[in-house]
Amino acid sequence: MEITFYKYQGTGNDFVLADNRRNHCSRLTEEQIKHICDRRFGIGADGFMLLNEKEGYDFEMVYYNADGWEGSMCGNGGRCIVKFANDLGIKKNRYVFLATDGPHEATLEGDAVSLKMKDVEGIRKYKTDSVLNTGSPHYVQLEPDVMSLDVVKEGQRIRYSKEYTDEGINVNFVQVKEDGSLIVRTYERGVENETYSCGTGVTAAALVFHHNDNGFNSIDIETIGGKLNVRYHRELDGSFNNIWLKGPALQVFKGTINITGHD
Ligand SMILES: N[C@H](CCC[C@H](N)C(=O)O)C(=O)O
Repeated sequence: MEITFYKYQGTGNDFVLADNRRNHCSRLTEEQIKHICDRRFGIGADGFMLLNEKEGYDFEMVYYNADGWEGSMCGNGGRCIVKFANDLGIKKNRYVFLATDGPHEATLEGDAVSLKMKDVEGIRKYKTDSVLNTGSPHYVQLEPDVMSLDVVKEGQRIRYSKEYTDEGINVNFVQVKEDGSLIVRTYERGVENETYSCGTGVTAAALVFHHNDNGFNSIDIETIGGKLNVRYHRELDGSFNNIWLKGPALQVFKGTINITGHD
């Protein structure tokens, strides 16, 4: 079967997307999605997404990691699918879509997408590191010189440690700059490699390294693939709400692929 696909990237986190409003891609198998995401034998991407029709929402986002498994929430993917919806002619001032972790709002200004993330109840401290769920599970570790770190080696050490080996975890290494902005590098489960940027990971890092204990925070973040901003409200009890992830999302190309073994 031949399907039309679209390739998008958000700060270098790249995705293959399909317009599944007529349900023609609903039966893609794990193997087929893994093949689509393969950089040598397929199109190549960190993840695959379906845009589905959903009553009561502008659309539904279904996200798969590059290994073909349905992942949890993807922040950069969420930004890309909003741009995709707009490019498909779904024009809104304010988008409301459904993802695996619940409803999300989003707005679009040019190529910049602001995506509202789910509220976060709190951060679990693990020695000097932090663990939290921003739609996906994240481990956050402070690093004095993040650019010289072997992210794959150190990321795998944590991701395959006894505690996380079964469920997996995304691992973020964070350098705090003098002006309070962050540099974040992420090892992603499901891709099992470093990606150029991870939206839920950058969000997790921004919550951990907040400037204000009580009230509004706005944190700029550099990733390998570009710049993002996270703004939010922190309550004195350590919970976070009104979390918005902002950054560019762009269509790279459109094409067709022949999916074998799919009727
Ligand atoms: N790249 C994604 C995260 C994908 C999460 C995935 N790796 C998982 O934990 O299932 C992001 O921008 O938020």
